[in-house]
Amino acid sequence: MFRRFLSAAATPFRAAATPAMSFPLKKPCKLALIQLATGNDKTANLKHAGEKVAEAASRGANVVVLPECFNSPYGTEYFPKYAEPIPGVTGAHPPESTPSYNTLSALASTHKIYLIGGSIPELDPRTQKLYNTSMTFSPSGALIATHRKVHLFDISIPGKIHFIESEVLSPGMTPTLVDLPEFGLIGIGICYDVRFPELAMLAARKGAFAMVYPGAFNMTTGPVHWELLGRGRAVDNQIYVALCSPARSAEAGYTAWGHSMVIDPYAEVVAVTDETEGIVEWVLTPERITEVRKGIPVTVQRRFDVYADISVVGPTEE
Ligand SMILES: NC(=O)CC(=O)C(=O)O
Repeated sequence: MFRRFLSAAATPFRAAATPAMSFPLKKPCKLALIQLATGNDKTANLKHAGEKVAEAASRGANVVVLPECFNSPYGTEYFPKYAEPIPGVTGAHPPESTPSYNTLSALASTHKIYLIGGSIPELDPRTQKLYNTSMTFSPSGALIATHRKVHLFDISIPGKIHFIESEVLSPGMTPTLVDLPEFGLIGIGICYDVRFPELAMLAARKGAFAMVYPGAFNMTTGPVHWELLGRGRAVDNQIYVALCSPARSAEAGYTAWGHSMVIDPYAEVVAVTDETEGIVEWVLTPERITEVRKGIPVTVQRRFDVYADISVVGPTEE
C-alpha cells in the first residue's frame, strides 16, 4: 500500500489495474519550482522559503515545490541537528518542535496552494530514527502526504564524491502518490529516488500526471545525470517530471548542481534555470499528455503476456 497517505482522498496502491489513462490531469495546473538559496540558519531558511513561496503564489502557481533539505545544509553531520518530528505521522508535537511543518502548513493555507515542501531531516521520536522526508500540504494547510526517501544516497566515486546517507538516515518503505482532487495524482520521489525507474513507473501506471523530485545533485553527477534521469522518467512514462534543486552556494560543504527543470511527457525540457536562485514555472496541460500518448501509444502497447505488470504486483509490505 501507499501507506504514507494521510488524506481521506488517498488512493490505495493496490487499486484495480490501471484504467486507460487518457486524462490523468483534469485541468491545467501551474507548477512553480523554487530553486532556493539556503544556509546554516534554519529560521532564516524557513523565512526565505516563505518569501519565495509567496512570490510564486502571487504569479498564480497552483502547486509550489521546494528543494531537498530546504531547511538544513545537505550533509550527514547536519541531519541530526536539524531534524524535526512531523505531527500526524508520529503523533502530536508541541509547535516549537515542528517549525518546518508549521511554516509549510501556514504557507499553503495563506496562499491557497498545494505545497510540496521539498524535504527536511525528520526525526521519528518513537524509534529515534532519522529520515529524509517530503511533506505535501493542501490549500487548507492540511498535511496530505509524506514521502520518506526510499533510496538513500550512498555513493563513492574516488577523487570526486563520497556520500553515505545511510550512516545516519533510515530509508522510507513506501512509494508515495498524492491526490490533488482538482488536478489528479502526483508521485513524489526525493533526489536519488529518480535513479530508480520503478517509483515513476508505479506512479504513472496508477494514473499520476507527474513525478516531482525535490533533489540536490552535485557537481560530479549533476552535469551528466540530472537532466538525463529526469527526461528518462518522463519518456518512459509519458508524464511530466519536475526536478527541484537548491541554488548553488560557494560556502556550502555540498555543492548543489542547480538547474531545476520541468520536463514534459515528450521528454522535452520546457522550463529550466541555471545554478542561481530562481523560480521555474510551467503550466502542465491534459492536452499535452493526450497528444504525446496518442502519437506514441506505449501506454496501451505493453506486453504483460511477456513480462510482469509491476503496478499489479506492487511493492512489498513494510
Ligand atoms: N543527492 C542525491 O540524493 C542524489 C545524487 O546527488 C545523485 O544521484 O547523483
